[in-house]
Amino acid sequence: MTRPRIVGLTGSIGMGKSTVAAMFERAGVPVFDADAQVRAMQGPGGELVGAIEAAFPGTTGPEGVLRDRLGQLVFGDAAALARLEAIVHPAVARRRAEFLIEHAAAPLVVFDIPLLFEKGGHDQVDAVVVVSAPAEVQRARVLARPGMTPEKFGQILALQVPDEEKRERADHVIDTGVSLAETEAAVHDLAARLAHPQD
Ligand SMILES: CC(C)(COP(=O)(O)OP(=O)(O)OC[C@H]1O[C@@H](n2cnc3c(N)ncnc32)[C@H](O)[C@@H]1O)[C@@H](O)C(=O)NCCC(=O)NCCS
Ligand SMILES: Nc1ncnc2c1ncn2[C@@H]1O[C@H](COP(=O)(O)OP(=O)(O)OP(=O)(O)O)[C@@H](O)[C@H]1O
Repeated sequence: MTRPRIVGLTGSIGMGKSTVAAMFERAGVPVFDADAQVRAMQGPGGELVGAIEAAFPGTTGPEGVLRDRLGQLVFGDAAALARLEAIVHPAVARRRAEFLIEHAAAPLVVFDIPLLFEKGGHDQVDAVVVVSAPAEVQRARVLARPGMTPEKFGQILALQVPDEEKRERADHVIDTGVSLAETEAAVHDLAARLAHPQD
């Protein structure tokens, strides 16, 4: 049975993963967005809300999971984060399998997975693409986000495989420290090459 070539797209916080994923979509490549799936399942009426409320009382409401509040509980507490991941990750894996069935005829698909290296998913893809920009560009982007603090940024960075290591382990690096147009051109070029690896 044939299946699409699977590209794992990853990168540290604020490196431009979501932006680059949208560029792959514009290049005609179906993208599985793990984070969007998590948000949907944590949203109003989402399938994970009950389990999260049971494990972390007071972190949900009518609008679903209160992500800021939950983040405050888990980002500085490894055991709590592991409990949350045990609830969330199996549900993401199920949705990813469904996505692959839906797009079985495509030559290429992208899995946008923030924690590809951290959780070992790089073994399950055919090629890894890492988005990367200089550390000062990353920091400025992240600290400009509402609700972000230097402390939270530091906690999240400490949980992630360092950018330098990600770059070394990547099959392809997409530079997002340049203009959006330059990054988009690089993504289109890479998508074409990955869809036809023999050319
Ligand atoms: C704790 C939650 C509710 C906080 O949400 P919030 O909107 O405040 O932050 P956001 O999701 O944008 O994450 C901020 C940064 O932390 C990173 N991050 C998120 N979860 C994790 C994790 N389990 N380990 C390491 N880094 C993480 C993200 O990749 C991102 O770079 C949310 O991150 C969550 O449910 N995490 C657990 C599920 C998960 O692992 N998601 C990421 C991959 S699908
Ligand atoms: N060349 C570029 N490529 C990608 N993003 C760029 C570029 N230049 C500027 N940006 C900006 O940088 C920001 C990157 O944010 P984005 O949400 O894509 O990052 P992310 O890696 O998905 O973040 P997180 O891991 O925190 O979810 C966007 O506001 C985007 O417009």
